[in-house]
Amino acid sequence: MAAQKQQELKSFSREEVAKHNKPGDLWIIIDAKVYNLSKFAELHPGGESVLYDEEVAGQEATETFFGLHLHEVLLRPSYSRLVIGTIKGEESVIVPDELGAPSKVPYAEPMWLSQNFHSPYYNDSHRRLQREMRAYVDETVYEVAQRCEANGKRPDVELIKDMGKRGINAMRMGPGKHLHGRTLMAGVKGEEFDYFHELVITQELVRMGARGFGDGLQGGMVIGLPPVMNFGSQKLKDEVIEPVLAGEKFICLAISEAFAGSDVMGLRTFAKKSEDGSHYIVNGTKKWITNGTFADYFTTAVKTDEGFAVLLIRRDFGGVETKQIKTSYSTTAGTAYVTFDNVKVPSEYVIGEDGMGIQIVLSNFNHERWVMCCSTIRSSRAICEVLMKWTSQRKAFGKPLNSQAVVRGKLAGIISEAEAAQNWLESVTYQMCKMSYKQQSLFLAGQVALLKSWSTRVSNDIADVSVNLAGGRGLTQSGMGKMIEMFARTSKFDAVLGGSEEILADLGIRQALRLMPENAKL
Ligand code: HEM
Repeated sequence: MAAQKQQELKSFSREEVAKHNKPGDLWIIIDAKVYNLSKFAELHPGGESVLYDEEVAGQEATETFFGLHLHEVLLRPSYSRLVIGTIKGEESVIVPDELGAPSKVPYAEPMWLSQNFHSPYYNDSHRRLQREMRAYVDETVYEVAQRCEANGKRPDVELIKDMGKRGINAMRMGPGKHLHGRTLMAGVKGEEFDYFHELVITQELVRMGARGFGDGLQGGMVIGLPPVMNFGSQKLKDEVIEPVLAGEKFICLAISEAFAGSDVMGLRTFAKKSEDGSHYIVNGTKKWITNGTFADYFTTAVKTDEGFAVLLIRRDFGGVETKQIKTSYSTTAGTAYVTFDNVKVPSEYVIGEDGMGIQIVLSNFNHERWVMCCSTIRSSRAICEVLMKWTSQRKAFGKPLNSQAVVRGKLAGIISEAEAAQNWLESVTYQMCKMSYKQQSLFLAGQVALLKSWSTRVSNDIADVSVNLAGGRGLTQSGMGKMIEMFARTSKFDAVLGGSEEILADLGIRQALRLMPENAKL
C-alpha cells in the first residue's frame, strides 16, 4: 500500500526541493520523502525558527528529524498528509515493522522470537498466539492505552468486552477448566492452553509500555477472580465468572490496608457473623485496591471470630464507598481507597469457609507473582529496545551515543540482566507446566519469590540506566523518551505490589531453609 502511494506521488530532484527554503514556502526531505511544511511551520510544536535553519530548510533532514522525534510522529495522519512527493531515484528505507511481526533490533525480543534462535519451550500454537496477540495489541489496544494513560479515565469497557469475546480475559486467568471447550485466538484449543500461552498473552500486553493502563485493563480480575474460581461455591462461580470474563462485570482484590500490607495478619477489617449465621456485618477500610474505583465485586480479606476469611462483597450490598487514590501511575488503573461501613454480606458470599482466609490468600500469591515477573521482565526488555534505537540514532559530540564505550558497557549490563531474567522465568514456567497447583505451592513458592524479587532489581537497574542515557527526555512524558519516563516512574509498582522485594527475597531463602537436609554438612 505504502509503496503504491509512493509511486503515485510526484518525484523531485534535491535541487528542486532546495529552492523551497523560506517562510511560506518551506519543503524538507525525510527518508526520501518530500514534506511541504509551508503552512505547518507556524504550528510546529518545536517552534518555527528551527525549521528555517539553513541546514534544514529545503534540505535533507532525516538524521536531524530522528534525533528529535519518534517515528510514530510521521505516521500520524495529520503529519503524513504533509508528504507531497519523493526524491527521484531514491526509496524510503525507514518503514515500521509489519503488523504483528517481531522486531529485528537485536535483544528487542526474547530469544525464542529472535531470528535464527531456538527454544525447547514454545510450539507452533504459542507462536501463532504470539503473532495474533501482538497484531491485536498494536492495532487495537495501543491507541486506547495512550489515550487513557493521558486522561486517567478507566479503560474503555467496549475494549474489555472485545477482549472477552476473543477469550483474552479468560486466557489471562491461566490454564484450567474455564478454558475447556473454548477455541481461543489463533485457533488455540482451551485444553492445550498452558503457562507458556499465558506468558505470551501477558508479555504481549505489556510491550506497549502503558503501566497504569495495563493494571486498569482487568488487573483486578487477574488477582481477584482466582479465589472465586478455586474456592467459591457453585452459586458464586455461576454468578461471577462468566460476566467478569465477558467484561460485563468488574472485580478486584481487596487485601491491603493502611494498617497492613505484606503482613496480612495485621489487617483490621472485621466481619461479625450474625447470631442466626445468615450474614456478616463488615466494617473497615482497604487501600491501594487496583480497579477498586469501578469494581462491582470486592474479593475481600477480613478478620472474623473464626480467624480469617475471604468474602465476596458486592458494591450494591450498600455501605461500600470507593475513592480514587492518585499514585505515581495513571488513574486509569482505578486505584482506590475503599471503606466498608456496616456492609451486610449474606453468608453464601463467604469464599471457601470462614477460617480458611489465609490459605486462600496465600494460594493466590504464587500465580500473581509469576504474572508480575512476566510483565516486569518484558517491560524491561522493551526499554532495552528503546535504548538500542536511541543510542544509535541520537548523536552527541558528532557521533552516535553508542560509539562511546561507556554507553556500550551500560547496554551490555542491562541487556544481560534482561536476558538472564527471561531465561529464569521460562525455566520456572516450564516447572509450572509440569507440576500440579499444589506442587507449585510446595516447590515453586520460593523460586517465584526470588525470581520476582530479582526481576524488580533488574527493572530498577534498567530504569536507572535508561534515564541516564536518555537525559532530559527520560524525564519527559511526551516525545522520544516517553516510554523511559513511564518505566522509571512506574517500575517500582512491581517491586511493591504482590509482596515487596525484601520480603520476597527473605521468603525465597526461608523456603529453601525448610528443605535443608539435616545431614547436609560441609
Ligand atoms: C514532517 C516534519 C515534522 C513534524 C511533523 C514535526 C512534528 C513535531 C512534533 C509533533 C513535535 C512534538 C514532540 C514530539 O511529539 O515528538 C516536535 C518537536 C520538535 N521538533 Fe519537529 N517536526 C518536524 C520536523 C522537524 C525538523 C526538521 C526539525 C529540525 C530542527 C524539528 C525540530 C523539532 C524540535 C527541536 C522539537 C522539540 C523536541 C523536544 O522537545 O525534545 N522538527 N516536532
